[in-house]
Formats: sequence, C-alpha cells, structure tokens
Amino acid sequence: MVSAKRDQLRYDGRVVVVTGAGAGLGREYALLFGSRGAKVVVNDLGGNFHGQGKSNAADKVVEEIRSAGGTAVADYNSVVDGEKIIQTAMEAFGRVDVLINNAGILRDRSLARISDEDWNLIHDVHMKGSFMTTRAAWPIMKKQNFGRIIMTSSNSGVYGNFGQANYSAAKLGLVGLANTVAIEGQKNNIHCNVIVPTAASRMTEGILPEILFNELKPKLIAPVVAYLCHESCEDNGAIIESAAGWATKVHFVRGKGSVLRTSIDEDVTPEYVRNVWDKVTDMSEAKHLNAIGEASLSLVEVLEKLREGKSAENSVTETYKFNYKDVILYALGVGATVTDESDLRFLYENHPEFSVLPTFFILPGLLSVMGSDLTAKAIPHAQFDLTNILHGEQYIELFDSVPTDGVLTTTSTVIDVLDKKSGALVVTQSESFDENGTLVARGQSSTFVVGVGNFNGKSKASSEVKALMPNPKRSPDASVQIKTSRDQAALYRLSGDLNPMHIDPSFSAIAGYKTPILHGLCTMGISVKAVLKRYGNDDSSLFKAAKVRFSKPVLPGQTLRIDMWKEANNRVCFRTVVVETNTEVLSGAYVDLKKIVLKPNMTAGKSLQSDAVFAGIKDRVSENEAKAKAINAVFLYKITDGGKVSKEWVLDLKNAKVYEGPVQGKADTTMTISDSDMVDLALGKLQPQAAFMKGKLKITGNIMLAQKLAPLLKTEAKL
Ligand SMILES: CCCCCCC[C@@H](O)CC(=O)SCCNC(=O)CCNC(=O)[C@H](O)C(C)(C)COP(=O)(O)OP(=O)(O)OC[C@H]1O[C@@H](n2cnc3c(N)ncnc32)[C@H](O)[C@@H]1OP(=O)(O)O
Repeated sequence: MVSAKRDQLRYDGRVVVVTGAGAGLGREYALLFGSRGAKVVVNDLGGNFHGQGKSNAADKVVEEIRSAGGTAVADYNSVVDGEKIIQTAMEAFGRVDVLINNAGILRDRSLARISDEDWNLIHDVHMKGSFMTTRAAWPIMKKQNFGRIIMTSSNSGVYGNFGQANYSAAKLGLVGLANTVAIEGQKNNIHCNVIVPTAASRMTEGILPEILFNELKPKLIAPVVAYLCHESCEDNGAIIESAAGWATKVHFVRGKGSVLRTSIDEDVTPEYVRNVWDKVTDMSEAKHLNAIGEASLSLVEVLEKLREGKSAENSVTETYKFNYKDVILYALGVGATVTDESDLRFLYENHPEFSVLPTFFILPGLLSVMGSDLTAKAIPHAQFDLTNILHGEQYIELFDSVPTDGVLTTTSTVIDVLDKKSGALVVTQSESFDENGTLVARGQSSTFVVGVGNFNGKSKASSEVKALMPNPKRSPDASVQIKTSRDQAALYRLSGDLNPMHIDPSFSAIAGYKTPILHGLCTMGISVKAVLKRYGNDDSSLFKAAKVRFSKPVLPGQTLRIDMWKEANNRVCFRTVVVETNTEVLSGAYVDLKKIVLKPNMTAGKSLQSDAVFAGIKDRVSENEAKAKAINAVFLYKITDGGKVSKEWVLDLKNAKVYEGPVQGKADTTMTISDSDMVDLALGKLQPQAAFMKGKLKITGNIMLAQKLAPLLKTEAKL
C-alpha cells in the first residue's frame, strides 16, 4: 500500500483546467486530478448537451472535489471565451499546467438538414473553443516551460457517422489543430495529445447500443488522460483511443503509392492513373509517417528517380521482411552445419556472435526482380519464361550494418541490356535500405535469357556493371572441397527462389537439363562462405563485396572445390570447380574483405570436413619435400616446448593430405600422441584440452609442464 502510494502519479502544485467538467468525462477528469493533488478549474457552461439551458453542475463537481480534500473552483464561461476560463485559473491559482479541451455539444442532423446555426455552433464549441482556451493558456505555459494540452476528438471524426457531418468535421479538425500545437509546443515542453474516447454520457445516450453504453464508463478513460497529462509522459502529437478500460494509439498511414508517369518529361494522363490505380490504392505496405518532412522527402525521392530515369517502367521497389529464421534457413541452404563449431554463429539465434551470411542480402533484390516484369520490359522483343532464364552473374556489396532481422526496402533498376548473341543479358542493380533509410546492401544481378540474342543490341557492359577478376596464373593459395547434398536445391529454394527448374524434373527437362540444377546463388553462397571461413575468420562484418559469373550449371550432390588466391588489398580471387567433372562453374570471382584474418590451423583443418582428406595420412613427406613439390601446405599442428619445436604436421590443402613434418630441435619432454588422436585434433573432433583431460594425450613430465603445453596445442597458421 505504502509503495503503491509512493508510485502514484501526482499532480501536486499543478493547475488543471477541464472544460465541460460538469458531467460525464470532464467530471471524471476533474475528480481524478483533484484527488491527485492538482488544483482544478471546473468549467461548465451549465447547458444541456444541445448547448441549451443553465445549471450549477460545475459547483457540484467542485463540491465533490473539496469534500474529498481537494482544491477546485467553478467557472461558467463559454469555451468560445476561452481567455476568461484561463483568467479564472490565473486569478484563483496563478498558473495553468494542464488544459483539457473536453467541452462539446451535439447538433445531429443529416447533411441536408444541418442549418447554418447547427454548423456554426458545433464548430464554435469544439474547434473555436479549443483554440481560444489553448491560445489563452499558451503564453503562460511557454513561460513556465511546461504544459500539457488535450484535444478531444471522436470516432465520428475518424470514421464518419451518419447524421454527424458537422460534429465529424469539427472533431477531425481538432486532430489537425493538435498536430500543429504539438509541433509548436515541443521546444517549450508543451505537449498536445488527442483523446478519442467512447464514453457513455449525456451525449452518447441513445446513440450507442445499451449493452455497450453500460460498459463505457467515463471513469475508465480518465486515467488515460491523466497519464497523458503527467510530466513523466513524453508523448506529444499522439492520438489515443480509449474506451471500456482499453486504450490504443491511432495512426494515419500512407500506402506505398505509385508514380503516375514513366519519366519526368511525361504528363500524367487519366488513363495512366486508371492503369496503376490498384497500386495507388494498395495498402499492403502502408506506413505511418512521423512528420510532414517525411512526406515531402518521399516525393523528392520519387522525383529524383524519375529524373534519373528510374521510372516505373525500369525500376521496382519492394519491402523484404526477415528475421532470425530466414537467416538460419539461408545458412542451412548454403551448407552451414552444426558439425562445424564455427558455423554455429550462422545457425543459432542465441549465439553470442549470431550473424547473417553476407550473400543473404542478395535475396531482397533478386526476389523483387524475379517477381516483377522488369526483365520482360527490358527486352520487349523476346518471348521467354523460366525455362530459358539463367542466372548469369552476381555482385553483392555490404555497407556498415549487417542486420539479422528487420525490414529492407529495396529498389531494383535495370542498368544494362546486352546482346550476347546466344542470349540477352539484362543487368539489374538493387539497393536495400533499412528502416532508418541506411543503405545496407547493393547488388547487381544479371539474367541470361537463353536464345533471345541477336537483336542488334550492344554487347559490351557499361562501366556501372561490376567487372569480373580473372584468376591469377599461379596455382591457388588454398583450396577447399565441399560436397553439396542431393537435397541442396530443395533446401535452398525455401529462402525464396522457388524456380521449379531447381526441383521439378519435368520442368528442368523442358529447360534442357537431365535433372534439376542447383541455384547459382546457392553455389555462390557456399563458395563465398568458404572464402570467409578461410580468410575472414567466419566474420560477416569483415565482408565488403563479392562478384561471380555462373559459367556452367551445378547439380545438387556434386562436390565443389573452391580455389582461392590471396591478393593485395584484402582481395581473395576464387573459382569454383565441380570435382566430379572437373568443370569450372564459378569464374572470375572474388571476395573483398575489410581485412584478411587467418584462423588457427586447427580450424583450417576442420573446414575440410572430409575423412578423405586424411586418407593420405600414410603418405608422409617431410616439410621440405612438401615445399619442394610446391604443394600448398599449411602448418597444421605444432607442438613446442620451451620454444623448441618437437613435432609438426603439415596439411596439404591442394592435395588434401596430411604430412608429418620433421622433428626439429630436441624437446625437453617426451610426449606421446597417437595418429588417430592427431587426426581427430586436426579435424576438431577432439579438443586439445579435453583430450588432455581424458588422458588421451599422454604427456610425461610434471603438471606445470602439462599446463604450459595445453595452450600451445593451438598453433598459428602459415601459408
Ligand atoms: C535478378 C534475376 C536473376 C536471374 C534469376 C535467376 C533465377 C534462378 O532460379 C536461376 C538460376 O539460379 S540458374 C543456375 C545458375 N546459373 C547457371 O547455371 C548458368 C551457367 N552458365 C551457363 O550455362 C552459360 O554461361 C550460359 C548458358 C549462360 C552462356 O553460355 P553460352 O551461351 O555458351 O555463351 P558463351 O558462348 O560462353 O558466351 C557468349 C557471350 O555471353 C557471355 N556470357 C557467357 N556466360 C555468361 C554468364 N553466365 N553471365 C554473363 N555473360 C555470360 C560471354 O562472355 C560472351 O560474351 P561476349 O561475346 O561479349 O564475350
């Protein structure tokens, strides 16, 4: 009880003016504020709800407040004389902190029967009255650097209501008034909010169904208004609907809309408007805008796009909502596996480093282009469908934020159309922005439309299209082999590209393939992930950009070998080859990283994940021999004691073999480790310390030495 009182929202020292407080909602407001320490001005003209007659209702409410130990004065001025009401407050209490514009009357008539007087009276009481009191209180609140103002609107205004045209207009007018008062008052800590109450009162009796009327106690709304008027409430410019012990915020929303012409030089025609009317009225992506500036900004963006030629004809904007499930499903689709401990960050939403694979951000652009008629419009001469469309090339660049959930707004634009003789190549660029308008990703996707070339188009790409990087001539610095699953496409397609060519044998047969082929982006995802693992420490935030060409199709179940070349400026060039057929499937590819980070060799060994790698364990050569053969060897394992190397193992990435190195120097301590344990360690199946604890590593010597040795089992990588 004590703590409840301590937590109580209080209004001690505050002066609250409530108009129309003789009954109904206003009375409840006045009583509540009076009971919480405020000094209350109980204004009421004393008329009935038609604005006629006189009563001493305000005195009665004042009496109620006083008998409960509160402070209040009555005021019988009309709200149209708002300054007089404020004057009452100043004379009685010397300040005005809260103004609740609640007074209202009804003059319900169907439109044709509304007289001038009905119209004017309603507007005088609601609109002009609220304005007059607010204007009178304004300089006082400004001086105090504090004020809380409430405008009272109505669902009749928000939705309209038969027979209330005058009242509806005035009530929605108050929302407009509040919107601007909120903006003008912000800098002086004067907040103005709107309440949309549905309460049983003299005004609503006979209008609302009886069962509803009985539950719409004004008392249940008063605390909402009280909170809105408390100094701790930061809302300003909000519209709050409340009734029956329930409240919610109400927003105006705006649809995505549609441009009404194809370029800045075109006129808008009624026919064009008719043709895009579905888009104009589509509210599926409606959003609330917080300020008038946002509305103007979006118009500026529309104009800029039109000026750049990104018209409705060659550009499309879509939103893409995603969360951890999409991120994880994508990672599974490109081969992330819990059997590789370092992949867990892509698969488990509670992992401390939970992150999204960079190539995921190709999806919003790709899916929006696939779902649009951009390609068809770009090559109007061509007849095609999904059976003659291939993914030709893909570029992706990420900027600073790599979110794991959110809503991206992606605009895709056709930037090039090329005649490649055997086909047409349509290049689209997609830019994805997060909810704050920050650029997250830029992608370029080329669609190779087979068999519709020779249309006398240009064949050389424009400079805007990102170029491929030919692979260096030397043998690769590192190679990784990854076997795809027979179900790879079946899994990958769940990330959005449902093209039947990747799953439906009868469909792929029409396209000219014996069996369904793998998504190009799946091969790219697997390959870029392998590069990131090898040179980027599995850290998505180190990723900058990647580009590939899909030069030949891949079949689910085939083994991919990713050959990598570490180049200057943190660039890793790579190609991907199908091992079974020795066919290059990704060509001229590269990944740009922010920096190259090599993992300890232990992980490099793990990433091979294939027992076949160790099949050659017997095939041991010395380190020098390995070097002499120019094999791409990496020191996999180094056991040292006192700085002297006792044993080394060399992993040949190119030929997928492990070699035992020579024993250099003389170790002070003897250590025994079986070959199979060594392999398990290299594969990461056995953790060094766990192995040690299990007694699998037999280290003779004293315990101090053993402790020193354990961390040394993690070795550094060398290329
Ligand atoms: C945004 C929407 C994106 C697209 C939606 C994709 C939806 C997905 O569901 C579809 C997929 O994932 S399909 C699977 C992935 N893609 C592939 O498997 C395509 C593999 N590539 C090929 O088969 C051939 O390169 C092939 C058939 C494409 C071309 O081979 P050829 O006809 O033999 O051409 P070639 O004689 O080698 O070269 C002629 C000119 O074309 C250029 N070129 C070749 N391959 C290209 C490619 N993949 N991308 C871009 N350009 C390519 C050549 O450079 C040559 O140009 P030029 O004459 O100017 O030198």
